Amino acid sequence: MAGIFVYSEDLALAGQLLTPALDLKRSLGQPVVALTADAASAAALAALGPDRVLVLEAGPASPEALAPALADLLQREGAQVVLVGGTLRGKHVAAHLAAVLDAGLASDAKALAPAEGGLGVQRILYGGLAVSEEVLAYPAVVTVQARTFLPPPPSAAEVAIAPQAVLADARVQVTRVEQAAREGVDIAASQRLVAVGRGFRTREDLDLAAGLAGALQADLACTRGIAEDEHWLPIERYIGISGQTVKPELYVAAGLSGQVQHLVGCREAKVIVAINSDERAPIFEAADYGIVGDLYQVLPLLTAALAR
Ligand SMILES: Cc1cc2nc3c(=O)[nH]c(=O)nc-3n(C[C@H](O)[C@H](O)[C@H](O)COP(=O)(O)OP(=O)(O)OC[C@H]3O[C@@H](n4cnc5c(N)ncnc54)[C@H](O)[C@@H]3O)c2cc1C
Repeated sequence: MAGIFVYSEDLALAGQLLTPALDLKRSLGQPVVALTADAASAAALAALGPDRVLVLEAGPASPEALAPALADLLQREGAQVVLVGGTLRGKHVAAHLAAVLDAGLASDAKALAPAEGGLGVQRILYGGLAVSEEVLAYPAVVTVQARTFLPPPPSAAEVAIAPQAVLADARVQVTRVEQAAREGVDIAASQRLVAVGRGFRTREDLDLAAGLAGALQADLACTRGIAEDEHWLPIERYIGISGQTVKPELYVAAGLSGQVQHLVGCREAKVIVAINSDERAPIFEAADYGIVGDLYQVLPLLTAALAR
């Protein structure tokens, strides 16, 4: 018994985890097993090519309450690699699994491959300033953030979906689930973003950025200060180490300095365009195109040019 197991309470992320899992299967020759606590997601996961899908039947349990049962199951199955979606809850679960399995844990992996002595993992450190290469002895537990990998292409292979009775930790009970109120746009899914920073002097001035976003068919995003301190944009619009991670085709950064805590959330944008009046602003180091200038002049000109 052995296997490469993937688990996330987020269905999209669980699908993405199957990409490195299937890669590892090719080199380790072990089956890939997707775990889900949501019977409705099982078919979607099965269509992405794992060897098995196990539906954890534990009633309405939180991921954290499932962790002990999950650890028990993985131990019985002889899991060699456990990939867990790197959400906040996923990281709680991963830490628990690693402790029970007496396994090494690497968080926020960007790349995985078998190495001498175990599983080689590359991960980003210090908000993106360094890449760490580590080797975890098997069994290894690894968390992977959303959108690090694309999901694998659909597979037509017949996949066994089996129920798996597990006992959730009875000390934690889900009594009610309520969707967090969101204001509509999921910037993590946006292909074009115009991000604003403290270079804007008033809330009303954000109209300049909204105008450019309209011309580009982009959504508005921001730095932490704009959302948390000024409250000019909702909290879910801020990008960075403590905010959202985005991977759009185009990221226009206007009046933001590009400190590492911000950049870590947007550095994987395909094209970054920076507009800043300070030619030494760090955002220019990350940018593909830079305009050194006053945003109050540059944004209306850009918007007008795009509207032509
Ligand atoms: C633990 C920790 C976590 C953090 N997490 C995050 C995070 O997740 N996300 C995040 O964004 N930040 C985060 N921060 C804050 C981060 O360090 C920076 O302070 C923040 O990103 C800077 O925001 P800003 O670029 O809007 O402002 P500033 O750094 O003040 O930059 C404003 C920029 O606007 C330019 N500017 C001014 N006027 C104009 C003009 N008229 N035209 C053009 N340009 C102009 C200036 O030259 C300057 O570069 C975190 C900090 C800490 C300590």
